[in-house]
Amino acid sequence: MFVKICGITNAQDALLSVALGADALGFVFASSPRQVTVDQVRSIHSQIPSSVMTFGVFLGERPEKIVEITHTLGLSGAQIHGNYLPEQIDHISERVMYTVRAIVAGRERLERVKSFSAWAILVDSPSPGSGQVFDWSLVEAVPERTKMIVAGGLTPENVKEAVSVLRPFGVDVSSGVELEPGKKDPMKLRKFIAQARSSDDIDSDDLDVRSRKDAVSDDEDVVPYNWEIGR
Ligand SMILES: O=C(O)c1ccccc1NCC(=O)[C@H](O)[C@H](O)COP(=O)(O)O
Repeated sequence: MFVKICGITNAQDALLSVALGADALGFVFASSPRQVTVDQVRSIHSQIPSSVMTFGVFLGERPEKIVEITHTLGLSGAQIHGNYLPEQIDHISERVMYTVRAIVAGRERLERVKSFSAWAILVDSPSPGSGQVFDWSLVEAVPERTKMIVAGGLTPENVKEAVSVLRPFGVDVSSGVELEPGKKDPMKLRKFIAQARSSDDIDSDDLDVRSRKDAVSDDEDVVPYNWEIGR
């Protein structure tokens, strides 16, 4: 189970997340109580092992700016929120590796993801970083063979159920592991990652849902790009 901890604002939280087993960290460059600057991320990033993926998080940002920041900092990729044209996505994907974020605004919009070849899509609630859980039944509209990362109101208490029901490639959390906006809670972090990982051996045959994990391609050469659905 791929686990991404989002809304990292300081080295202490970053290093603790890594020590507890996070696969990826997210830095929010959009306007937010968790907003960070390029200089802050440069300092944090220099302390993180290269085995950990790092994503800049952008909301409606110009593709050129996303590429600039991602490259300047040497981040693994970008998590993009907002409406982008496929050619804009292509522009970014030539330079960076990033996840795709899906704003759940309806089944028909989720189905649009079919026209993009994503590294992954991040299915989230309409209001990112808000801690709101979305209607999980919408996930049924996400195409097969899509690396799906689930976000939106996940907590140490509900992440196991989310994984059991949705069978995602990964999970993403921000406010659900915070003491206050911008500061992570070590106990919640520990429990969240443990709970997410404890779901790895669930037998999907026992569940009345298709196994997205099984549907994920092992082909890591797939050209990655980032896209958001909705808005
Ligand atoms: O965190 C924010 O305030 C934020 C602002 C603008 C764009 C994205 C933002 N956060 C993204 C995330 O933290 C997560 O990827 C995701 O939305 C999950 O958040 P949460 O529901 O708080 O776990």
